[in-house]
Amino acid sequence: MKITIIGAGAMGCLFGGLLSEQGMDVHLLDVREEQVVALNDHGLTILHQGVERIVKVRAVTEPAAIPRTDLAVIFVKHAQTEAAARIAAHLLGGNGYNGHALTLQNGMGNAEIIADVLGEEQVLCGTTAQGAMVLGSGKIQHSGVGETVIGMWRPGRGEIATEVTEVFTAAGISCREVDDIEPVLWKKLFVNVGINAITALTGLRNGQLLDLESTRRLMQDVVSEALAVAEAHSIKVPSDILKHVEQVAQATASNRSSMGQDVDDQRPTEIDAINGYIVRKAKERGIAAPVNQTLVRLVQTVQGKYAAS
Ligand SMILES: NC(=O)C1=CN([C@@H]2O[C@H](COP(=O)(O)OP(=O)(O)OC[C@H]3O[C@@H](n4cnc5c(N)ncnc54)[C@H](OP(=O)(O)O)[C@@H]3O)[C@@H](O)[C@H]2O)C=CC1
Ligand SMILES: CC(C)(CO)C(=O)C(=O)O
Repeated sequence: MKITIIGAGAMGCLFGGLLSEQGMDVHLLDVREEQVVALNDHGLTILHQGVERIVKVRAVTEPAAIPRTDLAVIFVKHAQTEAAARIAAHLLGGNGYNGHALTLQNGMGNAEIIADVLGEEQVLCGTTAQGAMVLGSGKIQHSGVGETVIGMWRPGRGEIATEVTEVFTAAGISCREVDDIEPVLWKKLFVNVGINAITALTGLRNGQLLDLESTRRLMQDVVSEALAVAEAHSIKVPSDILKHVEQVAQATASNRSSMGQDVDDQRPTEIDAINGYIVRKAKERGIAAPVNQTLVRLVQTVQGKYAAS
């Protein structure tokens, strides 16, 4: 299987590096010239549990430099999903769209955006509990190991999902395939809804949210609102979803959430695809989601402040 990873940042490098390490046919594509040059000249350095190793990878800035691809794995941030999907369309076979695209991005709406460009049948999506951080050009920290769950965007089995599961597993990326991916996406959404914006606004690490009564209550409020919205849309939600969100905060206690890192580095966040999604889904059912709405406005204000400076 010929694989192209679109977005060679933290996660793209992690997946691309692990797959390349096992001799798989992988290209990394990124808009950052210095990243691509560093990856080609010095390889990808992966720091994991205090040990560094270097993996030989192939990286490009130009899609035209990549021959046809069978699987495009999209690992850009939400705001760049449409641009990445257009690149995927070109790489996957022009007008024939024979190949498939997989999104493991956080937030909701990415699969829809990709499906609008490629067609529903060509899209796989899922979640990953793997974690990574960029340490510099050509260098990442593998900061979390966990399960990746994938499925076809249009419910049902697809040979391609089984194939991708096998390829990932062979590269040491623990992966499971499901028939109905929607509840899996929502379960991850609850985690990001409960943790990301609050850490971004307070400067706290994930685990510190559990130390204060005020942030515990905020998590509870924001997750309860999201639960009401999910139920109004007949989404299957695991019982005790709040406990799950708290467990993830505990398991990733020393992490700064991805939105926290975005705010720290003055980059656009994925707030619209996370708490913003809950607000939009609430409106569709005439439900109020005031805590999520307030978090969205506050994060947008912080973003607006640094975008203007
Ligand atoms: N990091 C983590 O631990 C986890 C992240 N995720 C999710 O994975 C996704 C990717 O996150 P992460 O890897 O951290 O993000 P990064 O910002 O580290 O990487 C994204 C990379 O894609 C590049 N890029 C932007 N637009 C394009 C484009 N059109 N074509 C090619 N490359 C492009 C970016 O460049 P530039 O910066 O110049 O835009 C950047 O180098 C997000 O949705 C995130 O929420 C999910 C689980 C864990
Ligand atoms: C699981 C969690 C909260 C880990 O930090 C994450 O997905 C993120 O930061 O976006």
